[in-house]
Amino acid sequence: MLASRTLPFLLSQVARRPLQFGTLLTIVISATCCAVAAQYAMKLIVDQMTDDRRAAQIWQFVGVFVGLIAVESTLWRLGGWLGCRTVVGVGVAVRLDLFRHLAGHPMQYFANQMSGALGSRVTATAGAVGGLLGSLTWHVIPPCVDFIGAVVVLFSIEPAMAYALVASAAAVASTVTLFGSRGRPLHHAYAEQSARVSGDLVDTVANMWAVKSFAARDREYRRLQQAFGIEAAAQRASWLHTEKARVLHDVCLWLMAGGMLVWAVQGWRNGNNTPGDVVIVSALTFRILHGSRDLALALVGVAQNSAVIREMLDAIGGPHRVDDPAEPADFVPRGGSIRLHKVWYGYDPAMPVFRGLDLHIPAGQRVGVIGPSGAGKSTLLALIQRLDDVTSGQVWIDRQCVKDVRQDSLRSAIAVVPQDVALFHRSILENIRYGRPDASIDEVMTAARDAQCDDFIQCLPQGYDTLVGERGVCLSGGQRQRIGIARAFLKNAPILLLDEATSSLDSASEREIQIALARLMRGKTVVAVAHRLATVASFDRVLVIANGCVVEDGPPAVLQHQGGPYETLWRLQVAGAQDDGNASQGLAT
Ligand SMILES: Nc1ncnc2c1ncn2[C@@H]1O[C@H](COP(=O)(O)OP(=O)(O)OP(=O)(O)O)[C@@H](O)[C@H]1O
Repeated sequence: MLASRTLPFLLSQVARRPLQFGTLLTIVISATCCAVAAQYAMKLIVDQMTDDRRAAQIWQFVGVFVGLIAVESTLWRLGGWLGCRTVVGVGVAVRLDLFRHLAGHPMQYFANQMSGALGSRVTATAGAVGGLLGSLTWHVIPPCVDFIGAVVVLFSIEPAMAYALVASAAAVASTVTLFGSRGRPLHHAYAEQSARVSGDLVDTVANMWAVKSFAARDREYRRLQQAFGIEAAAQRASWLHTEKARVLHDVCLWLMAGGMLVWAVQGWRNGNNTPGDVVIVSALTFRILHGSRDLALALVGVAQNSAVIREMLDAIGGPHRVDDPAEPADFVPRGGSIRLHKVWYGYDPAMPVFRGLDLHIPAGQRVGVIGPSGAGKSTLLALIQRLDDVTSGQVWIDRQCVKDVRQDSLRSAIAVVPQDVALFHRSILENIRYGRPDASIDEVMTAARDAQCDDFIQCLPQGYDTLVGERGVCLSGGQRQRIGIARAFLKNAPILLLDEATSSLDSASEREIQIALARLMRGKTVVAVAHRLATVASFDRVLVIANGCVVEDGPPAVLQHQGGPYETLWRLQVAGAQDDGNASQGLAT
């Protein structure tokens, strides 16, 4: 489960690598302590130089100083090596965690989001987590340790000076933090705008076909120009706030460092401080000045990166609406019976697609589903796969409630050939094998032959190794559909869901595929959504869905003479086919 807030999310990443982060922290603190100790060694060297009686011991302190510098450098390099391994590892883990969580959202979530924006959010978040942990390690912890070291050293010189340093640092920190916190909405607005614009750009590039064919290149350019302009304004506002915080911080620290130096010099004039004390006070205060400038910069970076992470958690990190039960059982296939009991469901609960749908499909039955466009045919297939949960009612497959079993085990028992087959930009072999990853090449080829796609694959330049392009753009709609059917052959699941599985095929190919599909359907429970009634004419049963429920149900041969919607549609399609026949004859003569 993904933490829903930024800090717990970061801590969960750190807690996974306690040894690495613990060692890194120890190294960074030790290196910074060495730096402070080196300043103290310098004070001792100066004191030896200005006191003739102790000049003989000077080489001792020079040795200590040089040794501390060497240890400090070694520790920083060690920290760099370990930090690089740790932060890179966290970047990988963050992306994997986000992908796992993202993949657990129901399909409706993806329908409502721009996939480009989701992908870039995952990558941006990994960068933000890396940047944030890097800033904390290299730019936040060292100045803090420096500060503590300076307080300890000043306490040994003049306690009042140490108290003054603590008081003024607290005043500066609270002023800058208060001012910085006012910038949080600006950083968040920029992160949100940036994610939206990058998603928009990906969406436009993905729809380049529509952009060109509607002569919309200039229109899209202007639209993007406007969107980039809004994003740039948000970025400027976030950045400028940062600059203002830096000015405020610089002025405060300049006053503080100057004041401390005057104080130390005055103490020397009064005979209370040695020249070495003046050296260390100025060295430490300037070190704090520089360190806190780094710190201020880093805190701004931390705020901006936190905004990116928070924006991602808002968009991706929500709980999964469709989740496995706490102790899920694996689905046990028992032939493939399907039952829906009083199912209410709507993408928008105010507009239900199903209103108390009741349905029982015995194992091994072949059922056609028809109905007007938007009646809910594809939604029915989605609910059988538990791609979303019903609002009320129940769905059982093989007498097991879909909510009680592991989703992946349920979906392993269901093969689906959708209307628009989703292909990966991978080889044809890998795409078909997606149906069963452990299938041998021979099995893949047999499935391809069964789905009538072997011939066209063999004609491609690299045969089965040909890359299909993003979402399979290098293939025709009919070729993609045949690959989808080949996947189903390979999966050989007891339940087969076909959603207009042959809609992109020409009549001759469809006839061939129907023969192959008839073989695939043998012994399986089949639910096939069809617009052409001829596709389901040989099925055991046809359901007509309309107005959220089943309005007609029976064998197609019976429904054909029942005077209901099926018969009306049948007559329309027969008349249409005759018109098409006459038109083809007219063209031929
Ligand atoms: N992701 C979604 N978010 C919101 N509404 C949706 C979503 N998907 C589908 N719908 C709506 O749900 C209803 C049923 O859609 P569905 O795709 O199941 O219909 P269908 O019968 O398969 O249509 P067609 O025959 O045109 O493919 C439609 O009104 C559709 O607008």
